[in-house]
Amino acid sequence: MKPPLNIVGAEPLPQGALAVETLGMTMRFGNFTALDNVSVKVPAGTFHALLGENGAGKSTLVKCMMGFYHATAGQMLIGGREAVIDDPRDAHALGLGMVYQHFTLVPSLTVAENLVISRDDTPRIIDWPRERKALAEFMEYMPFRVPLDQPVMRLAAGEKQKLEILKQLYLGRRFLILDEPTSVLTPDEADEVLGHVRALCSKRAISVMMITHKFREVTAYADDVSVLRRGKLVGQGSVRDLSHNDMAAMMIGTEKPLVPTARARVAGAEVLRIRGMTARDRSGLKEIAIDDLKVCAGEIVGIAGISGNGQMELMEVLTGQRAATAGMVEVKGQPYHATREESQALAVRSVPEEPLKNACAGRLSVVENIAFRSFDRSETGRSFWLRGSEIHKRGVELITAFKVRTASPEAPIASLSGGNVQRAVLARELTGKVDLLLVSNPCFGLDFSAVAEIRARIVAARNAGCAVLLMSEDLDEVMELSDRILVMSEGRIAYEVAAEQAELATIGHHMGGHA
Ligand SMILES: Nc1ncnc2c1ncn2[C@@H]1O[C@H](COP(=O)(O)OP(=O)(O)OP(=O)(O)O)[C@@H](O)[C@H]1O
Repeated sequence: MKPPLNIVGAEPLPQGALAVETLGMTMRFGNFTALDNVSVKVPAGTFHALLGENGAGKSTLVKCMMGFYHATAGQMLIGGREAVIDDPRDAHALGLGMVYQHFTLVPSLTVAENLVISRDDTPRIIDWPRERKALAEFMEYMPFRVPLDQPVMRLAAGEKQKLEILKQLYLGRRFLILDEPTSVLTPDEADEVLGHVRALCSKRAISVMMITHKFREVTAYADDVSVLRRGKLVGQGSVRDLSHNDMAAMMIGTEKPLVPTARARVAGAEVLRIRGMTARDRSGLKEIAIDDLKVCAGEIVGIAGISGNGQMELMEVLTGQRAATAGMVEVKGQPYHATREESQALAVRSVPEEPLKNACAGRLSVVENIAFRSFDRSETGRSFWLRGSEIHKRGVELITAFKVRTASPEAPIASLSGGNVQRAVLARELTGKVDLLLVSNPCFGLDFSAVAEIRARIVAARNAGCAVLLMSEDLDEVMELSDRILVMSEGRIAYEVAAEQAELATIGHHMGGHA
């Protein structure tokens, strides 16, 4: 029988922040070792950062800690005592909680409703006056507030992430795992949220382990850092003693960092033209309207905008996932509706957001997914079905060239880490003749060396004469890569500027609709 509360020893755990430690944590998937004898200690009230390249094993470690995976070997100590965590409910009962990069809230419900329904013991009939009184008292003790009566869909991203953290505190969690918690936040929002988390650690209300790819956040908020590479712990220490270069060196080992690709001057003919195009937005109530947009060969046009201003819908129209209600789209002077035949004939490629969902068949293998564009054509351009061995050979070459980390070329693509799915899709989309490349948030969730590599590949495609339409919520990325910058606000192109004249503050104003 399990000991009470899955913890060895009869004494209750101490109040406030929990000390959590993994000892020799190992996780094997078949013959592949995703995590190899990893020991990490997070003392009570400290903020620990977990760094590592895509596929290094960060998510696997935290999934073992939270009971989503049963580790092949290793132990967990909570409050210095051995803990048995068979599933996430055990982890929750012991005070461990997790906050993800994407929100887990119900958008149509209010803040108060979201909090109350998140409890395991929510009664069927809720006594709202009682719950509201309890919530108001809970909020009194919180270092930051979120308005209880506001529907979640009206909250800005930063407020939603604050609510995710409040929810964990409301549920009594005292050790929080934050998995890239600032990916969808602006830098200001990220600072506000992490500032609050830091303060909660300093008050010994919680301890934190945060997965991140952002060195700046590690230096500004964490006490200690652990670095994983290929499933092994390769570095550990106090953040005070480590520079960004030290951390980068631990992450990539002996691999040489990439030198950014120089930008060649390549003026070219018009490749993409959109005129008078309208489409419904995701809610179906409003519409997006693009009066006139063109992208020429050898040019990167970056579209900046706060998420939810129609960029995603524009991308969906261009990739055939959403119907336009009026207007026209032309590629190289020909009408374009994004059918497979048209995209092949006109050499149009795309890398959508959330590639596992939107650009992959999760249960098919990595090589099969890489072959999607080309399984029915040979290198000579003649149209016949390729032999399995040829598909395999090409797939393996691309896996190596794009450094896709996978247990095997035959592993289902859904088993890859997020960053490696992105690399595999880029390997497919950037191979062969590409005249128009449509990319959406191409570096979301990627580690720093992958970001440099992917950006270099996009610039190289541009230098080779490809027209690139880049949509990104990362303004730094838009500024770094684009030749021309457009801002989308409320479904329209609100501003256009050549990269040489672009000013961050002006672009920011237009993004916020304050022009
Ligand atoms: N369920 C699974 N089956 C097989 N292999 C898996 C499974 N889950 C993870 N892996 C493999 O384990 C390795 C580590 O993956 P993990 O998701 O832990 O990486 P990560 O460090 O979180 O990467 P990222 O920064 O890209 O999210 C990867 O090579 C991945 O392919």
